[in-house]
Amino acid sequence: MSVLLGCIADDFTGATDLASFLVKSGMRTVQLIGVPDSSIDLSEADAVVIALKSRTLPASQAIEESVAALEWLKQYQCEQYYFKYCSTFDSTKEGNIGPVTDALLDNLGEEFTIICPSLPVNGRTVYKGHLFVNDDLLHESGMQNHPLTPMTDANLMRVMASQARGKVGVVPFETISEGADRIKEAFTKLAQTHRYAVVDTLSNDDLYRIGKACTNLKLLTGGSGLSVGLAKNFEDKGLFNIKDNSAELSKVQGDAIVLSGSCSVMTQKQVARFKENNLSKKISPLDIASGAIALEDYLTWFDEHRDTGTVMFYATDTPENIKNIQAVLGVEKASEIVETFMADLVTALDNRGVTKFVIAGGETSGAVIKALKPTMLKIGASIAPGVPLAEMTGDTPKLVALKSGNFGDETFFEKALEMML
Ligand SMILES: Nc1ncnc2c1ncn2[C@@H]1O[C@H](COP(=O)(O)OP(=O)(O)O)[C@@H](O)[C@H]1O
Ligand SMILES: O=C(O)[C@@H](O)C(=O)COP(=O)(O)O
Repeated sequence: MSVLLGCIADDFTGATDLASFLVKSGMRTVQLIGVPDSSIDLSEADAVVIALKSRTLPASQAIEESVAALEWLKQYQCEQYYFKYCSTFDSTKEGNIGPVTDALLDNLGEEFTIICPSLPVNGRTVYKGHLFVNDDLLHESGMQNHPLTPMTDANLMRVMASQARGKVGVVPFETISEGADRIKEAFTKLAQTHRYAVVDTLSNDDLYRIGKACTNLKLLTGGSGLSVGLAKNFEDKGLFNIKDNSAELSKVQGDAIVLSGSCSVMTQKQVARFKENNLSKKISPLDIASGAIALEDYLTWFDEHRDTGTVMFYATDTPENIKNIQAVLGVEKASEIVETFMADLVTALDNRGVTKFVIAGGETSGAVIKALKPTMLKIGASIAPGVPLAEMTGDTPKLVALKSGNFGDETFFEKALEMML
């Protein structure tokens, strides 16, 4: 039997977010880090998620990597393919949501897909094509201050049209609430003149209706919420046996660390909260760039303090400070400095016997996990919606929690560490 859902995620937290929802929906899910060199046995899998770090790459490179992932997935003749991006539609001015969607459509010989970032359980909803984060429009939610992908427009038709090749329409809430048949009709009508349909979504019931209406679409695009609707559609068609598939993860001994490179509103609260009861060390891109501090200083500090409990390293800063740092170093350079430093730090900590990693931030997780070089992640129980406990498979099992910028509540770091015991 072929794989039902072949997924390409544009960052690492997004990939575990999606895998976590698929597993919770009862699908046996394999999560891969990058595109494997050869085929693997997926006969026991209902879904496969390939994690890329393509969200902020130049568009041409993001296209190349995403199409390579699709080509690899196509050997399993998946029922549907799924391009997973952020529930806050994080993208640079040039993309990559638009250009990658276009390239995937072309590759599959398709001419129409949906745009569905909604994740109601985490407060992301779409109404009249406008994206809300809890009570706020996207551009007033804090996402306007993202270091790499500031989102300054909540109108998804406009954002998508500015990046993509074709016309963008909307299937409004009134139609969505009338059920799958009416939504399907709306898709058929829109597809005559448009290439993408933003779908209004306020609840999981809407996602179920949308999932059913998408049954004939080969490519879907969205946040992790859409997976709930797609899984329900497969389940209703009797295509898989539903059961809780979250894996039993290994019991792992060894020290844990928290590492935060996210500067989101929620991560700032989580970092502040964790600092109240744990030792921490700040990572300053300006000091790294000037040579005022070096990796060795951090490792010495870690060696001196690892017995006090779990320590945290963080680059997390306020929007004002980030702007100042970027003004000196440049936007991309500042991120690159932080990400490279964190990747080196984690590699060194891994060599010092750290086996549990709680990481905040999508780009940050990508840099760090790439440095640790697992090929696969086993998805365990959910710590918070969209953030599972995961195990890096390999000679020595290690546990990770990859937290998307705004996910989890203020006590997330403590909760994740508790679940790693
Ligand atoms: N103090 C800082 N100055 C400049 N850039 C920073 C700083 N701290 C973090 N960054 C960068 O900001 C980006 C945050 O993105 P990411 O890790 O994806 O977080 P989120 O999940 O909140 O989107 C990363 O590239 C990170 O390296
Ligand atoms: O869809 C989401 O919100 C997440 O899965 C995600 O992609 C978040 O990205 P980061 O905030 O960059 O971690």
